[in-house]
Amino acid sequence: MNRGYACINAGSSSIKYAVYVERGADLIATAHGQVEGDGGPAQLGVVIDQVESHLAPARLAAIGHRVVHGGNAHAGPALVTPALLAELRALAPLAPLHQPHNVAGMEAMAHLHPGLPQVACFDTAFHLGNPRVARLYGLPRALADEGMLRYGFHGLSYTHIAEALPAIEPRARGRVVVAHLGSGASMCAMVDGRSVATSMGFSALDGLPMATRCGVLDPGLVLHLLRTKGMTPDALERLLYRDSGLLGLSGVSGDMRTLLASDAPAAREAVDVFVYRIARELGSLAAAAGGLDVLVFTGGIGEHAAEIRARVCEQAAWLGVRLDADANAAGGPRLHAADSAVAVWALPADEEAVIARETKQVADAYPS
Ligand SMILES: Nc1ncnc2c1ncn2[C@@H]1O[C@H](COP(=O)(O)OP(=O)(O)O)[C@@H](O)[C@H]1O
Ligand SMILES: CC(=O)OP(=O)(O)O
Ligand SMILES: [Mg+2]
Repeated sequence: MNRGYACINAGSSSIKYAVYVERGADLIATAHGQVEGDGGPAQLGVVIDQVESHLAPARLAAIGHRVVHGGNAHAGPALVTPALLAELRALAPLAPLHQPHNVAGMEAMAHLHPGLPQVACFDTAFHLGNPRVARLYGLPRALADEGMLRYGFHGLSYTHIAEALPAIEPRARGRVVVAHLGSGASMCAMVDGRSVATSMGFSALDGLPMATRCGVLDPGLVLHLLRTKGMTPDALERLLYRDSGLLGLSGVSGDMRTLLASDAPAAREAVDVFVYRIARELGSLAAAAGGLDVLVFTGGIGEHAAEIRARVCEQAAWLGVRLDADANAAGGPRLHAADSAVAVWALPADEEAVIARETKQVADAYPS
C-alpha cells in the first residue's frame, strides 16, 4: 500500500492541511484544504477528520507540522520527541499566535496515532544561515549569546518559492525579494536561493504591519506604554499581537478583502500604511541583497490583491520595477512589463509541499 503523509500548517488565521501520497519516487498532493479560525481545538478536530477522510487507500506513514519557532537549534526538520515538544513549548511566548497551536496539533495526533512518526518543519530554519550582521540587534553581546537575535519566519513559504522559481525565471539564483503577504506578512531577500535578510525578527511581530500585529515599532514606545498605561505583559501582548496592524489601524477589520472593499477613511489609511511599509522594506532588502533582479508576491494578499501589488510596484519604480497592468489584473503569474529591469511574479504559497517533502525525508530515516 502507498505511503501517505498528512501535513498540518497552523497559521494565525486558519489551519491549512494537505495529504500527500507516494507514487514511485514522487509525492502527489491528493487533498489541500483550509479551516478558518484561530487554530484552537475545534478547528483542529475538523482538520483531523478531513485529513483522515482524504488518506484512503494510502497508509498514513507520518505526520508533518509547520512549526513557526525553532530557535537556534534547528537548521532542518526534526523528528518529534518528548524532548523536542518541551523545547517547542518553551518557545511559545515568542510566537503566541502560532506555537501553542503547532504543539497542540502534535499532541492531538500523538493521541490518535501513537507510535507514528511526526516531524516538525521549522519556519526559522531557512533564515538560520543569515549573515551575523543581519541577525544581531544593537544590544549587549551577552543578550545575543542568550539567543536574543533576529530569527525570521515564513521560511517554509520562502523555501517553496526558492525551489519553484528556477523553473520559470532565468534570474532566480540572483537577487530576489519575496513578499509573503498573508495574515502574517514578511519579506525575505535571497541570493542564490538562500535567505540573506528578512523583515521579521526575534518574534513574528517585527517588520510589516499584519492583520492584527503591529510590525516594526520603536522600543521606546513599548517602554512608554508600560510606564504611562501601567500595562502588564499580557495586556501588551494582546495589544501588539491581536489588536494592532490592519485591524487596529482601520478599526474595521484585519482582513484585506474587507479593507479593500471599504470606503471608510481609516480602512483606506490602513491599506496605505501596509503598502508604504512593504515599499520601504523592499528598498531595505534590496540593499541587503546588493540590488534587485526579481520580486515575488505570495500569500493570500500577494497572490490575490492586484491593487496592493500595483501600488507597491509603483513605489518601487526607482528600482526599475515596471508592471504589466493587464497581467497584474489577471493575476499573473508573470507580472512584469517587457521594459522592466526587475522580473515580477505572483506565485502561490505552498508551505504544505515543503512540509510533505521534509516529513518524508525524516520519516524515511525512521525505523518502521
Ligand atoms: N481576493 C483577495 N483580495 C484581497 N485579499 C485577499 C484575497 N484573498 C485573500 N486575501 C487576503 O489574504 C489574507 C490571508 O492570507 P493567507 O495567506 O491565507 O493567511 P494565513 O496567514 O492565515 O496563511 C487575508 O487578509 C485575506 O483578506
Ligand atoms: C509567521 C506567521 O506570521 O505566520 P502566519 O502568516 O501563518 O500567521
Ligand atoms: Mg500563512
